[in-house]
Amino acid sequence: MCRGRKCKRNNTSELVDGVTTSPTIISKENNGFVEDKQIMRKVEFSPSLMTMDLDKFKEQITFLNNHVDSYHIDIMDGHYVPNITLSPWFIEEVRKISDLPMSAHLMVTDPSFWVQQLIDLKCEWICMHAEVLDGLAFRLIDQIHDAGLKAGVVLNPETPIETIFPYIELVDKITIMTVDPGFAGQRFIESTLDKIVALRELREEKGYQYVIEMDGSSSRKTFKRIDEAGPDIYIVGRSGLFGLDEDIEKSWEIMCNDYEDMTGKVIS
Ligand SMILES: O=C(CO)[C@@H](O)[C@H](O)[C@H](O)COP(=O)(O)O
Repeated sequence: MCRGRKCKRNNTSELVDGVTTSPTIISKENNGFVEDKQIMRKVEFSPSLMTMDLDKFKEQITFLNNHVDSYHIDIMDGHYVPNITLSPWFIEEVRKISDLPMSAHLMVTDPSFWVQQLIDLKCEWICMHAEVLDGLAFRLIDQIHDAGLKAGVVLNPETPIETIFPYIELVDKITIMTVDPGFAGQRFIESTLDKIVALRELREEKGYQYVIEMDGSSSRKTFKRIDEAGPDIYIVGRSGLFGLDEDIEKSWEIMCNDYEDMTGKVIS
């Protein structure tokens, strides 16, 4: 069943009480027909492009341009994590065929070195690990904001949310790693979901404006538990999207069905 998935993505989001909402996700009746059209919290899917099939770069990006809200670009330096993946150059390549916002996830020991390069590329979201921001957080967040871009902070599974309290009201996005950073296809760390719940409660209580993202191993196996925690953005990588089929259109259809089966919500 298409349920509008092959149509251009819905752009009618609005902000209610600081939380982005849109009719994109709607309740599903048992018989599979959509009845309840109440507006619910919008959930975004952001593909992690380090897990895409580079042989099919143009085909996959062209398809996803009409179905997702942003792209997740993992940049690693081989030191902060024992891997090297995408780079600012890759962002330039995606830009040639997409006007969607891009979110750079910096898994690097020296974020200062990378932030200016990403600013020069006008990368819409620049996300830095909290664990390497000590003594740099305010300067780098200001630098990103002064360039008219959005600043994000990423927390490893072991990092408590209290670590970012000194600057939490300044950040536009908080990403909770639900796997150890560095690789696709790792085991989901369930206890990290408590941080998503806590960040939602804190946002409501204090009126903060950040969006909450989860990153790592979101798939049929974990959609239900993630949905209960309630992030705004799901990073989908190999386990939830690209690894499902060689054909991106089929992968997307399977991912939508998986999400709907496990959460009872419809992606239209
Ligand atoms: O930051 C990372 C890895 O450090 C993620 O963005 C991965 O790209 C994603 O986790 C891969 O997808 P999965 O295979 O985990 O679903």
